Amino acid sequence: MSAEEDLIDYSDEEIAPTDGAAATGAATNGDAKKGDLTVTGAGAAQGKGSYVGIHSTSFRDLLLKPEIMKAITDCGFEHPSEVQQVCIPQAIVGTDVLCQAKSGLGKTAVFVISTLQQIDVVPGEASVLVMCHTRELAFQIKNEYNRFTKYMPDVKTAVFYGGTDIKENEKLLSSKETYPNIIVATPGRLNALVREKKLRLGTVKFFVLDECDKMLDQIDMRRDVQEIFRATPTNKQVMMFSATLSQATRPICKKFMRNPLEIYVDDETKLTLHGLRQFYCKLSESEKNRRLNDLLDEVTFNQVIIFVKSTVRANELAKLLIECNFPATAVHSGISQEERIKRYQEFKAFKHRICVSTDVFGRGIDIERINMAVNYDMPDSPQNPGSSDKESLAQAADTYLHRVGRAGRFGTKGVAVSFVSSERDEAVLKAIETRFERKIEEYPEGGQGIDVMGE
Ligand SMILES: Nc1ncnc2c1ncn2[C@@H]1O[C@H](COP(=O)(O)OP(=O)(O)OP(=O)(O)O)[C@@H](O)[C@H]1O
Repeated sequence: MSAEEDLIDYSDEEIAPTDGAAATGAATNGDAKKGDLTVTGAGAAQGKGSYVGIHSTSFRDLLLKPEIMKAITDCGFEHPSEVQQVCIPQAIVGTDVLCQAKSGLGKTAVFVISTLQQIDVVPGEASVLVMCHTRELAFQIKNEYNRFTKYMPDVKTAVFYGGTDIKENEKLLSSKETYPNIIVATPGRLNALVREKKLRLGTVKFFVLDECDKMLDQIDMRRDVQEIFRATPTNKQVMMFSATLSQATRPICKKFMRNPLEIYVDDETKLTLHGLRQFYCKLSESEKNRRLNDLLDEVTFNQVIIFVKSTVRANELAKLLIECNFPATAVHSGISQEERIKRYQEFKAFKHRICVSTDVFGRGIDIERINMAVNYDMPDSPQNPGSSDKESLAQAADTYLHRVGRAGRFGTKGVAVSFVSSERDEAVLKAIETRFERKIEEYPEGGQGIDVMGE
């Protein structure tokens, strides 16, 4: 049986709606618009054109637990972002959510706040399960839960991912005192813990996939996700998020859900970030180092992330930058997990201003001070690297969108510069321009007029 055929299909089963959805009558279907977002499915407005579903313009309107409100204030969040306004009111009443929204606009807080609002803490029982595709992202999401549970001392959160000693995870799971109520994990390690019967998922009430397209498009990861999904009870809330959700991926996601609230950015031109200026430099491969040096001198930035296509190139480039007096760090899958997290933390804490990375940092990673992203190597399709068919170019454009979304987060200013050194790079650039209907300008001589400092 192929992985596609093997998908769970709720249409085959009779499942009663979750209490929350039933209680609020959230199953009203219809399409609506809210800013850049198209809202459809459960709880959306009846009739097109205006958003009349439950939504809220202030965190106070959401009637959240006081301990969550206090944490929101501590985080310095003043108003919910558009996606938060649309999703949270539905998510906190138990509706399934499939959500596409631009990078850096606060999708994480949607599921963190919604699950914490609903959680009923039972010591020794896992209630929330969040999965994502990279270890650093899992670590980051766990930290978000820590921020938001500051005033909820009974809630225990744990993070599990590969490359670390599984015995440590098992130890944590062996005692009721340390057993987590919220688990954030990458699917491989989580599956290992379930198979070894160290982790019981029979009490899970909330199932979240972040970067869901990435997790379900990659067949091996999808298998793990499905296996884990099957180990959780049928009656649970499912929420999935990404900045990119192709027409092909949406039905796959929906197979895990029941009458979800669906939020899409159907106008692809709306996916690029407002504050982000995008440029390209045409050059030969041998000119890249020189150009990068100039760029780092010319543009005043807070922190920069430089994307390359391989672990070897990441190491070499970081070494070269250090030799040229640009103190840099490198993050990729070729270094030990402990060291990876350490470097992520150091970069986040502003101990380095320059990070060279593979696509490990291409999605989800949120580092507030990054205001420049450089594609030293053009992004590629993860499934078919080097292919120039339409599908592969579209996947490369997705990778681009996620990568450059590391700069200019939450409405701040940023700049993205892409090095174009081959015909294929040109094809990718063209695919990006066409897809997002945005002309990417040539990088100006001496970086003139580029100002990414300040709000
Ligand atoms: N309402 C808010 N007010 C102020 N800042 C916020 C708000 N919501 C989220 N943020 C901040 O915005 C940043 C980006 O949020 P987040 O990482 O959740 O984005 P995302 O939508 O998941 O992006 P990506 O698609 O890149 O993963 C974070 O630093 C977060 O703390």
